[in-house]
Amino acid sequence: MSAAPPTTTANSALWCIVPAAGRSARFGGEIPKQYLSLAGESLLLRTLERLATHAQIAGLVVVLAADDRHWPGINILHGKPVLTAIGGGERADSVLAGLLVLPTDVTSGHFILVHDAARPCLRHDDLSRLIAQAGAGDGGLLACPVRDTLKRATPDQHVMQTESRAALWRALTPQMFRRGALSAALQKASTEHIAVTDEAMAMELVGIRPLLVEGSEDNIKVTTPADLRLAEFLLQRA
Ligand SMILES: Nc1ccn([C@@H]2O[C@H](COP(=O)(O)OP(=O)(O)OP(=O)(O)O)[C@@H](O)[C@H]2O)c(=O)n1
Ligand SMILES: C[C@](O)(CO)[C@H](O)COP(=O)(O)O
Repeated sequence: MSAAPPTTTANSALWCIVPAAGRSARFGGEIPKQYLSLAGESLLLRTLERLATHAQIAGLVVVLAADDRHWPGINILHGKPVLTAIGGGERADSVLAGLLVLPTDVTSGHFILVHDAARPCLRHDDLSRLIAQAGAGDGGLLACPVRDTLKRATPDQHVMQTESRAALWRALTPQMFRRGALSAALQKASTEHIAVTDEAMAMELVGIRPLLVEGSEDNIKVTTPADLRLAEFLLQRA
């Protein structure tokens, strides 16, 4: 895919789509995890605050579940506009819904960011590094090199074999791609019934090699109750 000339420089302000329409199945409980309290604010608001207080964020699109009863109706946060969209059954559906509500001055060639609502500990310097480095090419993502030994399990949870961790990275978010290219790639994956677990995977399927930008290990995704306790510790430590 011949990349359009970058229309986002390291000094441009970018819109960020925040998928927050998940069902929190692995977390459990009655309230979707994005609305659980995290050091006095909801997990979702913590994440939105991290994004809205970064100088290079122009605005936010929060993607909500169709039956979300908890969204507080925010439409501006730290002077940044906050739009909403209704998500779908899969993450990719939710990101596509968010792409559709971006302002029209965010052109096809503009870079946009996608950041999990479930990642409230994003560091501003990591975001700045992603924008600067991924904005010079076809986009990229924050990620961490795998540092633990990896085991493939048998069905009865014994070690089948040790996997090489050479050149393996754990994908984080934000992930950053041009609006048009990301929309087309997600649409293609959906049309071909390919389940993509992150935006980079959709871009890979159309031949893009996203840049891996090393991010902080503490940019954790809150998936289980233990993660929420860890996120609370990390936020109060800062
Ligand atoms: N259909 C979906 C699925 C996930 N997400 C969002 O994508 C992020 C990462 O997903 P994950 O941590 O897996 O959240 P859930 O899908 O809610 O968790 P689970 O898989 O345990 O249900 C979350 O902010 C979640 O709200 C979304 O917007 N739409
Ligand atoms: C996007 C992501 O956070 C990168 O690691 C991850 O793929 C989300 O997966 P989930 O199963 O939707 O939490």
